[in-house]
Amino acid sequence: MIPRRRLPQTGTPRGTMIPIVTAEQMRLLDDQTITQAHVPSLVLMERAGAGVVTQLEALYGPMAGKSVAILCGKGNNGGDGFVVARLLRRKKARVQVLLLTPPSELSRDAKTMYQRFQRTAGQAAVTRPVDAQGLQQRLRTSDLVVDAILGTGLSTGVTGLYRDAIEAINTAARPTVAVDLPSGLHADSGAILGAAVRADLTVTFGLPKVGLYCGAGIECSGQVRLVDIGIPAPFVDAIGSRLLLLTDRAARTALPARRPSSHKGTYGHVGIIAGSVGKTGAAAMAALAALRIGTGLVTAAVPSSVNDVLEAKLLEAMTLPMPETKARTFARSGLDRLLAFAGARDAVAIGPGLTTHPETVELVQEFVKRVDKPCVLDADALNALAGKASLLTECKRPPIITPHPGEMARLEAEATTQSVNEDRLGTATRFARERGVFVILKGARTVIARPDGLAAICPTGNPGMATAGTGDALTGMVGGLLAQGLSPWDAACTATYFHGLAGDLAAQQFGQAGMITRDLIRQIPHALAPITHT
Ligand SMILES: NC(=O)C1=CN([C@@H]2O[C@H](COP(=O)(O)OP(=O)(O)OC[C@H]3O[C@@H](n4cnc5c(N)ncnc54)[C@H](O)[C@@H]3O)[C@@H](O)[C@H]2O)[C@H](O)CC1
Ligand SMILES: [K+]
Repeated sequence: MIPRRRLPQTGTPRGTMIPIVTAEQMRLLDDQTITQAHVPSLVLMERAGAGVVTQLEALYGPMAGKSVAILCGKGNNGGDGFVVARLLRRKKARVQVLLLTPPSELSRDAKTMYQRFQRTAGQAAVTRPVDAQGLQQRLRTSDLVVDAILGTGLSTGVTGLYRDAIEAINTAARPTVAVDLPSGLHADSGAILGAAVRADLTVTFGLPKVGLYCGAGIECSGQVRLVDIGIPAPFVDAIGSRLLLLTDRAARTALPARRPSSHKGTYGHVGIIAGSVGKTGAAAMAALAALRIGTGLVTAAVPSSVNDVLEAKLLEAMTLPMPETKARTFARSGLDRLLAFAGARDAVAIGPGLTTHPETVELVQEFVKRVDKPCVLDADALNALAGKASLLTECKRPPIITPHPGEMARLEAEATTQSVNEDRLGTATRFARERGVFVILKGARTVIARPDGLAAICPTGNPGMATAGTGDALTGMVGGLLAQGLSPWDAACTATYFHGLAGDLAAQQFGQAGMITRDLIRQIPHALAPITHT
């Protein structure tokens, strides 16, 4: 038998990120584990159920005395629910199973687990609800609701009692934990088929499913926790998923080590091209974030008349005044000086607060074509390329672009913010391939895509980051990591991960509504500290 190992294990170019899979890929892995690695399906189900219980305790504390309603459907998702029920009962929780199907219709494994539960808990621990009212009554009085109605087997729109149950769960609004997937959510597309559970926590098995990170999955999944049920790593590698989940380990591994004999020159010099009158904060925040991610030296090039303002705002970063327009934005005449500035730095970040003044736009278009350093383009640098995405293919090196959905839509003539949001994964991946760039498509579940079509999803971040300046901070972090010598892919993934983690720590400290970008930047060192964040 192949020994149980953590996933993934091999040193592929994907490092230690986790493949995200479709329902079909997960089924194949399941089958291979059962038939080739000889792990009985009931053992997998037992591990899945045990994993849910571990995660429940981690989030909600000891289960003893808690009243838990577990809704079970007829497939193996329901089977996992019976395992959860049995194990929670053993922990002295008050468990009630709401069985949505006649026992005779349960799948083979689910039936076995149902019988095991019934043998220990007795008939009274199982209720067969018949209507929405009965369901709602049960759920209202529960401390916790476990949704084991449907998982990867969902094939059609939910109707009848299943739909009533899903709606009752949402109406009850009790702390809700989805087993493998929120019921009603399609595992591959993240579409809601009829109705879907809105969970606070989703405990998913083996590998994360695509639908948890796209479409309605972003709203329905809540926190996602992955349970290792012992799928052998070679099977996982053979799947060759082109979509990965960023992990804490991958992000930390990519960070440059601080060597004893090093000096500030060891950690790179990033040039930040940002700012205009009224938007000096954008330049300052990008510069500060670059310093906080460990960059040795940071210089912000800014329009000449705002230079003094930046000098006052920044202590550790240097500034360089550049030719400006009458509107106090970067002037076209400064092109050669900006190119020389970039040439003397290890990497360049351009865009925050530049404005879309016609002369500045012209300058950016020329600069982007001629600069020959690792580069991140953001905000007004992207707006300068609105409808002219083909200019990106003229870059000397594939740049990293960091659009939010609106900027992404402006880059491509046919796209709209809505169409980008409806297919975040597809949009980022297509654009990266077609234009030969690295894309960080910001928003809930930021997507990072690279020119060969490989993409990653970032699990960190929260709605508190929807506040002015967080994008400038990300740009500074990406530029800083490029200057420290990371490849564009590693810089994009690592900056995004720690940006989100710093945002999560800031939200813990100040709340999502009250946090501002400076709080996030101050948390970057804590995010980088080698401690485990939950
Ligand atoms: N990933 C793993 O390694 C493991 C996963 N486990 C769990 O098993 C489910 C998948 O089980 P499966 O039996 O294939 O599917 P479901 O339980 O999701 O339900 C399928 C069941 O429901 C019917 N169905 C489909 N759509 C509808 C609908 N709209 N309304 C009503 N009924 C519907 C379908 O015909 C089937 O009969 C996975 O998610 C995990 O939770 C294992 O337990 C451990 C290993
Ligand atoms: K479920």
